[in-house]
Amino acid sequence: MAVLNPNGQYINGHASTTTTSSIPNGHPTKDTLNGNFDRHQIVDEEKKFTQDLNAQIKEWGLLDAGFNYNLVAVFGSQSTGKSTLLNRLFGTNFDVMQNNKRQQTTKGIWMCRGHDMNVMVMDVEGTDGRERGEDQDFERKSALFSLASSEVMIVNLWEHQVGLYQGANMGLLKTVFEVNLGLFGKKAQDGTSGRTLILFVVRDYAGETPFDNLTTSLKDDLDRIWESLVKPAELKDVKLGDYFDLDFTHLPHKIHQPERFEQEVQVLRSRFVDRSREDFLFKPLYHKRIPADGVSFYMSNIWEQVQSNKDLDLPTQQELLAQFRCDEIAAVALSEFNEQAKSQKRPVEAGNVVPGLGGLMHNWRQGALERYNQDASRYNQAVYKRKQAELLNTIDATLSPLFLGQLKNLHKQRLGAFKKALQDGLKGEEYNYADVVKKARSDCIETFSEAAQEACIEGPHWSWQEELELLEEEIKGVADQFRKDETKKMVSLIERTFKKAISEPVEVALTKASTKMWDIVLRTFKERLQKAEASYLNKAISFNCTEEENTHSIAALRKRTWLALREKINEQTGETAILGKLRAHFEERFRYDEQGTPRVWQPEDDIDGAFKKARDETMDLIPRYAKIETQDPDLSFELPSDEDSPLSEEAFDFEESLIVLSETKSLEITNKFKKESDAYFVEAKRSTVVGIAQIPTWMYGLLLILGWNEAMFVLFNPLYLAMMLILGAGGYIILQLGLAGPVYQVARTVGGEVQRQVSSKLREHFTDEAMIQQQQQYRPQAARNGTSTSTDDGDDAWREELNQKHM
Ligand SMILES: Nc1nc2c(ncn2[C@@H]2O[C@H](COP(=O)(O)OP(=O)(O)OP(=O)(O)O)[C@@H](O)[C@H]2O)c(=O)[nH]1
Repeated sequence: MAVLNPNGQYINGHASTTTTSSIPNGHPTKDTLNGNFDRHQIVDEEKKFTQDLNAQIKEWGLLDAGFNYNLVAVFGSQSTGKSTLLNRLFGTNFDVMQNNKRQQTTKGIWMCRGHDMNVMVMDVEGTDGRERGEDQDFERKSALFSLASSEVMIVNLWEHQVGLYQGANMGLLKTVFEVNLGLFGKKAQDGTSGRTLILFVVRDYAGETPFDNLTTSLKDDLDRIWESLVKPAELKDVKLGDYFDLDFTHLPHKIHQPERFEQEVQVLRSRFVDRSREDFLFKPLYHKRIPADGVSFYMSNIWEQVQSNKDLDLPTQQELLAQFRCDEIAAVALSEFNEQAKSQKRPVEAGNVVPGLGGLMHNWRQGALERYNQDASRYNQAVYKRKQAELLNTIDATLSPLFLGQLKNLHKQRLGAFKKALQDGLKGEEYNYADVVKKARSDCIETFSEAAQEACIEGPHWSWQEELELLEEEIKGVADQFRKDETKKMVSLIERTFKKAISEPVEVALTKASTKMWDIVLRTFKERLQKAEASYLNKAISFNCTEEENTHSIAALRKRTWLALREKINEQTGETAILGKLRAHFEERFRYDEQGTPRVWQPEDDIDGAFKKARDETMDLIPRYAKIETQDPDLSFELPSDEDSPLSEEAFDFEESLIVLSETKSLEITNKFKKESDAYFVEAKRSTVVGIAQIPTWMYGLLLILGWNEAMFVLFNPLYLAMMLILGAGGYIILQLGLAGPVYQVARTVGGEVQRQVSSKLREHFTDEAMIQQQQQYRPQAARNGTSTSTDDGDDAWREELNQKHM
């Protein structure tokens, strides 16, 4: 038979003085001598649920018990003999307070298997202990946990606590009922987790007050608190009896009536053990229907729900007051702060940089904080600190947009200043790009950093580094753009200088049209290009251009200079220009002799030969002009194809660019030149005819004889005579005044012009006529003879015939 030791613990047939040994939280203890089961702390003081409950249940031999087990918990104020009662009732070995020390014994929640019975007993830390003081969190959570997980919850209280609100834990029960209803109310209604029996055990019952009165008082209190519960809408009509059964019992004073106490305890024990009793307490309807091997998981889940439930975090009166007052004080401080902050909101939003904004923000924040601290610091410290943190959060949330706005405006302002500094620095010719950019950049970063630093205030962790990085990136972008523009400008300048430099040499070379013409042109081009490249590279150093950019720019420069050269060549080889050059070349050879004297053609001169020679020589120039070809291979020049040159904007074929005159164009120019040269030939021929047709001397004698009568008529006619005298006097005056020369010149010029106009009209008329007639006459004949195979030969034959006629 099980026997109780002096501590109220059962021993298996042996009287033993061995007490349980305490072992740190969570670790099972074992009373090996009396054979009682180990107890196990399932929730520690830090509110952590054990990991080892399953192993412990196994050790208790209950893991395979299925539903054949019961769960009981105790609830009540600290040091009201809860552990003592449990040890007596169930033969557990929970710690009991030493009589000489009045202090908390049970910390957290412990569990132990009952002696000789399949009962898991939970001993719960007492409520209202001075150790936890105002902190009611754990007692609420542990009470809710016990209520939700056990079949029978023993509410342990002294007789004198009955009728008290706090003393009888009614306030606590109210909270626990309320949360229990919210969390597990529906489940319990479904009938899935069973009802719970709440057993009130009135300790140290003296018997003076009838127990029924105490029972009624307790029931009334419970009904009252149940009515005052804030229930979920769907459970608003539920009754206490829908979830809980109530039972009441009492025990006499343990010290004053030890024997009766023991007897009553045994009676109560038998109600837990003897299933045959009517008042058996572990009725099946209270069972939660969780198999024993699932108890650990089930309970840890309940604890997790209880732990995470916010409704249990109810404040104390002190806290409530502190919350109310701190909120009020914070609101006042905040409204003053908001007024101050509002003053700078608009300028910042308008994009202005507010000077000294950091200082202003710091003062507003500090002012609000001091105002709050001054009044609020007297209240509950936890609440005061929490509300202070909330106040600071609100303040910082208001200041943060100002800070960010200031940074954004600063960024914009500094970037603008950077651009301006570059524009100013890059004016004129005498600047070093790298130096200008370096200075503008460092000025910009420095001023931004200073102002951003100023805008930061102590407290909130604001950072301006990201904005600075952004600014640096944009600065780089702007500098790159400037550099590209500058590089372009420089390349254009070099190109202009290049164009100027090649203009004259190319013009001279192309006018001369020597066999070395292209060699001269290409040599000049290459020399100038070399100078241009050197000039670019020299400047590019100060532009901090990358190797790649230099390669591209040089490629662009080469192409552009080549195109400039081609433009110059085109200008010099346009149809009019080239015909002019050919004409000049031809005239030089046909109209002037070897000494450079103008030729006066005599009938005996070989005009045909000279003409043919001059024309052939001139025509030889056309193919020379047609293609850029150097004789010296060292002077040849090449450009990369378009695919390799990313800078080229339009398709460019270098080989094609070497062709100056296409074949069609060459033919066209040849034909035009021939026509022009033919005119020279005719003119030469005519000049010999004019020479032949001079007036003979006898014609003058004949003119005198025939004109004698007219001369006499003039002499003897007074009118003609007067006219002659006037003319003579005029001539005399002119001679006297020395105006003979000018008058002669005027007369000569007028006369010459008239003569030129008349003779050119006559020549045009006669030449066209003669040529048309001669060609018409000659060509059919030549065709008949089959002697003409080309236009040249035909022209020559016609010219020969024309020649004979003039002879
Ligand atoms: N007057 C009286 N004292 C008792 C009774 N039962 C136990 N005590 C004494 O009350 C003191 C506290 O006993 P515990 O069993 O440790 O009380 P408890 O409620 O478990 O204490 P905590 O776990 O710390 O909350 C001990 O000194 C016990 O000897 C009783 O029925 N009447």
